[in-house]
Amino acid sequence: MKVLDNQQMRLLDRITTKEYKIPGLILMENAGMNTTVEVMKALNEDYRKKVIIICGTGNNGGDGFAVARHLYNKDVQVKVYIVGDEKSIQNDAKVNFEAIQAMRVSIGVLKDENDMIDFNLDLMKSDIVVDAIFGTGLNKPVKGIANEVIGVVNKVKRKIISVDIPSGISGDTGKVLGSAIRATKTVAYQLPKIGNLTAPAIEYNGELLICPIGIPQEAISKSQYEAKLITEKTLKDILPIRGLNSHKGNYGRALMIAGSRGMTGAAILASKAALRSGVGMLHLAIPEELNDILETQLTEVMTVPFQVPKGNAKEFTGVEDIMGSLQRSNVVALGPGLGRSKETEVIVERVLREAKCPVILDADALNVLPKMLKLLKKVKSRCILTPHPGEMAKLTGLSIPEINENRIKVAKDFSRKYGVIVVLKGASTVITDEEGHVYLNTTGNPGMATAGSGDVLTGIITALVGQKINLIGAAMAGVYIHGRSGDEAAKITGEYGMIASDMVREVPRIITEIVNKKKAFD
Ligand SMILES: NC(=O)C1=CN([C@@H]2O[C@H](COP(=O)(O)OP(=O)(O)OC[C@H]3O[C@@H](n4cnc5c(N)ncnc54)[C@H](O)[C@@H]3O)[C@@H](O)[C@H]2O)[C@H](O)CC1
Ligand SMILES: [K+]
Repeated sequence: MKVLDNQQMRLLDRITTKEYKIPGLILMENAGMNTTVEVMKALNEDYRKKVIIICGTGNNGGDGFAVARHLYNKDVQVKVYIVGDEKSIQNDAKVNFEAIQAMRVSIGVLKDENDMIDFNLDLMKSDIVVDAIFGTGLNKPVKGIANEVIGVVNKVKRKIISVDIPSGISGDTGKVLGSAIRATKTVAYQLPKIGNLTAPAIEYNGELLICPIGIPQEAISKSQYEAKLITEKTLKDILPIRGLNSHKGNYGRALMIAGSRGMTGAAILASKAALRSGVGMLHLAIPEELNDILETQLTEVMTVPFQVPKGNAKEFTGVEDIMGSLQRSNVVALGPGLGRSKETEVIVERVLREAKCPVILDADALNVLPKMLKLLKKVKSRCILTPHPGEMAKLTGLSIPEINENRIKVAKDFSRKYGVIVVLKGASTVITDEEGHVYLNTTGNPGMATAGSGDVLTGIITALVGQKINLIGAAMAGVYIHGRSGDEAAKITGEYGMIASDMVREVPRIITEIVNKKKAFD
């Protein structure tokens, strides 16, 4: 599914009316009808409940007027409040405004402080608020009476249904422009906007619904877009169905370079996640001293123990063992729990220079990478980096807030500059490829901010690349499966109690479910 910015949405809107001769009023009517359905669900057949619809003076407000008309027709107790000067209501919005005036729907205006008294009283008596103040037309910080209204609405804690985008959120960036409505549910029209899906907006949407409003599929397929959403359907096109006469060699020989004293858990989690994601053979390169621990913990993994120089021995001969195994692998992942020692730097540098297979860099490999960024462009195959914002800060020299404010741009710029795939983790993970294509994940929850969660992701992606899934597909599917495993785990343990091992346990079922649905369709 495509994700657009405000401009692209407006262009699509215009093409629909100009080229496909579908009047905007029809789109607005469909938007109004879809939103009315959601309000009726929230009313739950209780007609004693009261609905307040707060409308701006643009087409977002126009949608709100259409909702008011439909609710009024269904004998719902509805009151409309207009934020701004009603004389500036025009075109499609004006058609709907005049219709509710003619039907004598109760309408109040919110121009200044005095109007807030009645509004507050009505708000206290209301059960549901429809937020139709601003949509993709918001282009500057909210101030004045609109700011007041948003503050008051957020305070009274009613069920709030936002039209297209929570008012105050920028459709282009997801940033809060002054203040923003914290919705219970957001009904976005036809396609999600960037601002519906990137932080901090995802804190304001509540449940996000994407509802068609009648824009022709052909127009959508031709429209420019900023990003693509990773959905279960995306994975159906990525995950292969296994042939009956296959053997483990078909499913890859992966090398995982992970773990160090006190951080064996990362190596175990990454390895288990890779095995549970279907890799054929997994070799785990670990310092020799840890070999026994890991041999007992990981039955199906073949270890590659390497000597770490002791005392003042400068020669790190053990790296040759790793490189030997690397030459026989079709994917290598390094970083989880590896530590930030001199040896880690040597390993990362040698892998970047000598690997012929795809390279996945995570955790401590990313921590030493700033010293050798120029090597990224010399890698013979392709690279996937899986930084969280803190690691991305070290790689870019930006601060964490700067990164979180511009997640898509930061990831895209880095991907283009160094010719790598970036998986920028965090709420709504962003994936970018070497050409600057952008993919946004739709799964996951805050419970996944738990130790080892990143190691699990690395394991999943490694396994998918090992199974010869193309790298961007492996990154997308890995991120989606990882998030879904977190969602499934949270259903059992809750977001507080879940641990990374719970996520690993969920992976096989999620993959099977998606592949079985694919089989059913094929
Ligand atoms: N195909 C579609 O996407 C359809 C979308 N619809 C709805 O239309 C809105 C976009 O409407 P638009 O008239 O462009 O702007 P808004 O209603 O979002 O904004 C109203 C108006 O407010 C002004 N404005 C901007 N920033 C501020 C501010 N900080 N303070 C005060 N006023 C501000 C600006 O001039 C805007 O014109 C879209 O979201 C959908 O809800 C159609 O209904 C159906 C087709
Ligand atoms: K809105």
